[in-house]
Amino acid sequence: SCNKDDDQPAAPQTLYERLGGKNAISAVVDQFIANVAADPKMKRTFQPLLDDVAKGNTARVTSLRNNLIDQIGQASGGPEKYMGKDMVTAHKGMKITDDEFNSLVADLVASLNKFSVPSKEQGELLSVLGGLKGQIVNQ
Ligand code: HEM
Repeated sequence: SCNKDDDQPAAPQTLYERLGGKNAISAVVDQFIANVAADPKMKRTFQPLLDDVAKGNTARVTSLRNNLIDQIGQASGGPEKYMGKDMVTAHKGMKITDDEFNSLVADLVASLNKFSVPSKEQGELLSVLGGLKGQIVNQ
């Protein structure tokens, strides 16, 4: 083409862009939290948070939600900056098992499926988050 704007290949889209940006990530996180709250395998570790919500205190779940949106946003190449605890500190003393970790990932996948996130993008996101497993399990 003679149009110089067409000479460059399109910039590759970041995972963040392919996921649909902050609004789409927020919707996935909200459904993910709903799945976790309803998952009997998450009861052991999330009971304190569920108790707060039952008492009408949503500050803790809101903070978790916003931290997850920032964490996924940052990890996928978006402008968000994760300001929460590091993963070891956030999960210290919980003694999270492999089985519990896998159940939480399944709750996330169910949310990604609900929003029809393609398997390529699911795989990329799970690979980033899966890399954190060693900091989360058995702490
Ligand atoms: C890749 C997997 C995971 C990621 C990315 C992740 C991320 C996070 C983040 C960002 C926080 C908030 C940290 C803060 O407050 O500063 C958090 C807290 C927490 N996580 Fe995880 N987590 C993962 C796996 C798990 C698993 C497998 C469990 C349990 C089975 C778990 C249970 C919790 C609990 C109970 C909290 C504290 C919630 C509260 O009461 O405020 N997490 N996690």
